[in-house]
Formats: sequence, C-alpha cells, structure tokens
Amino acid sequence: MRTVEAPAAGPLGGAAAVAGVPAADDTQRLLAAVLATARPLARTRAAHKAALLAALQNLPDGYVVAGTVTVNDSLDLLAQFMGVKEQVEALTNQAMDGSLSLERALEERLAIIDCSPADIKRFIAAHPPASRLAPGIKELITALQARGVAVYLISGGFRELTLPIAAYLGIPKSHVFANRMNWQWDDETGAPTKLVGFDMSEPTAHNQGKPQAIARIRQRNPYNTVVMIGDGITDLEAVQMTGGADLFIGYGGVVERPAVAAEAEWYVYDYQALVDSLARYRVAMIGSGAWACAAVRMMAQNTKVDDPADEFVDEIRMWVYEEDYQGRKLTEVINETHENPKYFPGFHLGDNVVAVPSIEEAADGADLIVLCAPHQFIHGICKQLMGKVKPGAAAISLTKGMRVRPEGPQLISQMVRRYLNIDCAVLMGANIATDIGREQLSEAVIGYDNLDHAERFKKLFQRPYFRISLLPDPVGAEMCGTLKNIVALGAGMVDGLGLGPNSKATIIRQGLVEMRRFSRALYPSVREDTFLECCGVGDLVATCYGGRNRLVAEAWTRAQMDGSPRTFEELESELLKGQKLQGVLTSNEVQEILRPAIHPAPCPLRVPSSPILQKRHWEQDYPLFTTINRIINGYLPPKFVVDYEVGCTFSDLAPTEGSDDDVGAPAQSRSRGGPAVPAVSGRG
Ligand SMILES: NC(=O)C1=CN([C@@H]2O[C@H](COP(=O)(O)OP(=O)(O)OC[C@H]3O[C@@H](n4cnc5c(N)ncnc54)[C@H](O)[C@@H]3O)[C@@H](O)[C@H]2O)C=CC1
Ligand SMILES: O=C(CO)COP(=O)(O)O
Repeated sequence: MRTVEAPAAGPLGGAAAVAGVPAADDTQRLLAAVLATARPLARTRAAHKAALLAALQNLPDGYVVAGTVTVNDSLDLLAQFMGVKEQVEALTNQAMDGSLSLERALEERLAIIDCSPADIKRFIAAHPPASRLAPGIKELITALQARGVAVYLISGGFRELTLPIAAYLGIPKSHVFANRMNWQWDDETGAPTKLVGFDMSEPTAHNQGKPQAIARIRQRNPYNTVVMIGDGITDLEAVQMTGGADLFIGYGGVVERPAVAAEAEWYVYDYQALVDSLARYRVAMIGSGAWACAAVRMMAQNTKVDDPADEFVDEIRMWVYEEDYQGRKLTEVINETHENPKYFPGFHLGDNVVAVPSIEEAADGADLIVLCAPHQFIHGICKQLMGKVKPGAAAISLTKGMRVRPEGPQLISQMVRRYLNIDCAVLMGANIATDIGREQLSEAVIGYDNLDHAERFKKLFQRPYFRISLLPDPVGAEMCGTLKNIVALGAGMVDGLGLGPNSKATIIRQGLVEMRRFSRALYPSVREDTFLECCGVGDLVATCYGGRNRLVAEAWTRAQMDGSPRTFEELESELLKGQKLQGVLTSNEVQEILRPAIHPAPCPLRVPSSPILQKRHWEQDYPLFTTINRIINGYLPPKFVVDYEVGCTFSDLAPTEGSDDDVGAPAQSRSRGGPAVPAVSGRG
C-alpha cells in the first residue's frame, strides 16, 4: 500500500462526534467510505488514522459505505459504448474535481449519450460487472459483510447501470443510492423508449447528495460509525456535513485526485490494504476430549482457508488437561502428531491446532471461546478463566449437563455468562464424535440469544457434512442435550436386558415426554418445537443407539443380571478409557430437583433454599427419570426400567435388605402399599 500522509491538520470531529452514541441494535452495522474534511478537526491526522483503523477493526462500532467500486465511471463507459467518449469524459472530470455542478454535468452527459433501454441492455451484456470491478473491492465487501457490517453503495451514476454491479457485490438494492433515468414511455406497450433526463429528486443528483444519502441511512439505522470510501470530491463531501459520514478513506487505485488525496486522512491505492486491516477472530477451544477434538477439527478446517476475506485467525489454541500419555506429555504428542491419541485416535486435527496446557494461555486474546469439557469440570474451568477472557468475546458451550446448587439449577451456558461476563450460545445435536470425525452427515443447532454471535459460530463450525441451524431457544436446546443422557442410560438398560426395539422405542418416547415436561417446568419459556429439533429427538435417538451412556449402562446391566455387579466408575474407566459419562451425574443432579426433601438416595440432600427446589416432590411426574435414578443407585433392579410407572411408586420408601423377587412383583408390592426396596449391590 502506498500511503499519502496529508499534512498535519487541526482537530477532526468525525469519530469524536459519534463516539458516545450507542447502537440501538448491535447487529446492524454499516461500513461507510467517507471522504474528506472541511470538518473542524478534533485530532491530528495520525490520531484520525488510528481512529479509522480502530473503527475498521472494532466492528461493533465500525461502519462503512463504499463509493468507488469500478475501474471506470459507468457513464463514461456507456458514452464510449455509444461512441461519444471524449465529450462525456471531459464533463465527468469537471464534475469530479468540482469545477462543474453535478446536476449540470449529469444533464449534459445524458443528453450527449442519448441511449435507449436496448442500448443499456447491450451495454451491460458487453461489460459484465466482474470485468469492471476495482481490484479487491469484492473481497473487501465480502469481508465486511461476513463480519456483520452493512455495506452501502452511493453512486453519482445511474441505477440502471449500478444495480447489476451491486447485485454482483452482494449489496441489496435497498442499500444502493444512485440516480434514476427518466424515460419516455410508449403509450401502446407501456415500455420505456427514449431517455429524457433524470430524476432530480434523488439525493445523488446534487452536490452534497452523498452526505444527504448517508443522513437518510442513519435516520433509518442506528449506526455508531459510518466510514466513507471514495475517490472524488463528491465522496469527500460525505464527511463535510452534519449527519454525514464520520470517517473518510480516500481511494486512488483508479484515479488519483490531488484535492482528495490532500484531504484524506488515510489514502490507499489498493482495497486489499483495507481487507488486511480488518479484524480476524481468534478462536480458543477449552477442552480436548472426543467431542472437543471432533469439533476443533471442523473449526480448524474452516479457519484455515485460502480466502482474503476470511474472518478467522488460522491458528486455534486448544486447552488440554495435561496428562501423561505413554511416558510423554499429551500436549507434546498432540503438537507433534496433530492427533489426540488418547481421546480421539485416528483423526488428524489440523496443523493449525496448537495444544496448550495452560487454560489462561489458550483463552488469552480469544474472540470466540468454545467450551467442551465434561460438565462436572466446567465450574472449575470458569473459575480459572474469571477475569482472563477478552471483554466482548463470545462463548459457545458444547457441553451437555447442568449444575445443581442449593439455590437451584444452573445451565452451563448460564455459568459461563455469570463467571466470564460474556455471551454464551450452545451447540447441541446428534453429534457422536467419531461419526463426525468420519465426516458422516450430522445436524446441530446453535441455540442463541445474540444472533450476530450465533451466525459467526455457524461459520466457524459448519461443514458440508455438519449442518447447522440457528435456534432462538438456547435454554431448550441445552436442556435437551443435558436430559437425553439420562434416557440413554435407560436405553442401555433395555439393551442389557436383551429387549428389542419396541422396548427401546418406549423408553425413548417416554424419555422425550419427561425431557419436555421437566425443561418447561424449570424454564417455561422453552419452546415446544425445540424437542422436535436435532437437539431434541435427534440427539435422543442417536445417543440411545450409539452413545457412551448407552454402552456403559448396557454393560452395567449385564453385569447386574449376571450376578457379578460392577460399578459405573469401573466400567467407565474400562470401556471409555478416560472419556467421561455424563448421564449418571446428570441423573443424580436432576433427581435432587425432583425428589422430596427427605429421601433415601445415597447422596445426601442439601437444604434447599430456592423456590424451585422447595417445590420438589415431582417424582410421580417423572416416572422414567426417577426409576432410572433408583436403578443406577441400587434401589431397584434394572428390569424396572420397562416398568417405570411402578418403579416410581417406590419412591418414598427407604431401601432395606430384601430379595430381588420382592421388588420384581410390582402388583403385590402395590397391594402392600409400597414394598421395602432392596439395595442392589454395585451402585454407580
Ligand atoms: N463424545 C461425544 O460424542 C459427545 C460429547 N458431548 C459432550 O461434550 C462434553 C465433553 O465431552 P468430550 O469432549 O467427549 O470429552 P471426553 O469424555 O471424551 O473426555 C474427557 C475429557 O475430560 C478431561 N478431563 C479429565 N479430568 C479433567 C479435569 N479434572 N478437569 C478438566 N478436564 C478434565 C480429559 O482430559 C478429556 O479431555 C460432554 O459434556 C459430553 O456430553 C456432546 C456431543 C457428543
Ligand atoms: O451427546 C452425544 C451425542 O450427541 C454423545 O452422547 P454420549 O456421551 O452418551 O456418547
């Protein structure tokens, strides 16, 4: 980039004038290109350039309008096409250097050109937009739009010629300000026939039209900062009026106009210089288990793209809970082989994934923080990260689980928001890690409060085989991901009992009913439809057929049935080799909410203080959840999983010694008004 440093000037008011104006809607952004500066200057030029850079890099406050996008003036080119190039170009130059009023220049140029609608069609066909664009402008606009910046095109040319270019650049018609040709219409056909002038009511038909157009834009949109980019005096005017643009970047890549260059605080000859100055989001992955590795692998593919408009920093730092792996540190092995041989063997994570043992270092400077660790560790993780994350960063949780404290339940995303003071979305779905590593079709939802963040995360994760949709019900999505792990234990028990698909379908259906009921009881805003999404029924089915909770529960049930009981911990460590089960903990956590205050469960209840916990005694409404919890804690044998209504009626009784047969006779038990339920050995 060649930069013209204009002489030091007085204070410049643009950015300062709007610095304190909050955007009513953070999602709306405009990148404006501005010119010039008859404005009173509030800063030195160097400081102003710094403000420009900051506006471009700190996009939540940075907005730009692009003014100069083609290598040639459309009307000049049309004049050449019509064989009247010299006369029209002379008038264009007079208008651009300010020696002829815009209205007169337009009027005279159109009169000389004197084209028909058919001429315009032929002209556009002969000069398609791609052939005329200034180098780098498409990349700049794509990069800005990818970052949520609204881009406008304000042109002193004509809509008839500008709209095809705007369409090619992805700028909506409503974001285009340009003049309109006036036509004589054929009385018979109603078609335009002859050019008879232009519409003088458009702001761009007059001098100072560009600041007026920007003022209109700002009336409709609460942008904080509007940046104008342009090469002519009429572009420069955009910053010379109250209500116009705040900042101006002069562009000399096509025509270098000394008057514009002299006034511009930042003058560039190449749009790539602006693309290069845009912020790129740095991503951190907190966690390195199976799903964390499958997810980081997808993200690494997306961040390492050869695209100048790419909005992500290539490198992703992944926090690894350091441990020994075959005599070496796991982080060293991952960084050497680009694979996590302990938790996700056989999959290349990407050369751009860097494993770090320090959680602070992993999160340092990250704009996008992805949390994916077993839920029991997230509280500790949040405490370590408190005060260490970049203000304004956005988080997303892939973790399935919740925390139950005496004050009430807390979702992982709520914990992240509370401890880290940043927004936290969730990504949930039927996402068995190894299948995703094998690039098999999967779906996920991003449950969000902040749409901008959700869209950014979607770009970060989405792959051809990993389809993401956005769901404005983050709580519902997270509750689904959490609760399905309990149902999966029930599905594993069905398998362990040797029962077939009908029984499993019964467990899945009842599980879905209880997931929905419980979620909506705790959080009434949860949407009904969410349970039909991939995070609801989709994940439930996948986990009940292919998940780790199912696997371990099946083995646990078989061991019970064989008379050689094993604990869940033993089987987890034996079958999952370091990976963690979430269902057993979640079942106990959920049951803390469901059961009455005095209960024979092995984990003693804390005294509830919140209204939610005081309202317990919900077990009868959740017979499957309750029965599964009683089974895994040894109060009922596994066969009750398919007799959950009955299993649930034992709930108020303390476990006593007794034979399995007693418990296995539900009709008799009920006739006794509730049997003594024996503890089954091998509690999880
Ligand atoms: N594995 C899967 O297919 C899926 C898992 N999930 C969810 O993702 C979350 C994370 O699971 P995975 O990535 O599969 O992990 P994992 O279960 O495969 O691995 C356990 C992880 O915990 C770490 N760890 C062990 N002790 C720790 C401690 N004291 N503090 C912090 N970390 C410790 C280990 O280093 C390892 O990275 C869970 O909530 C799970 O339900 C969600 C979708 C799919
Ligand atoms: O959540 C999962 C799939 O979406 C994985 O479930 P498991 O932890 O039971 O393997």
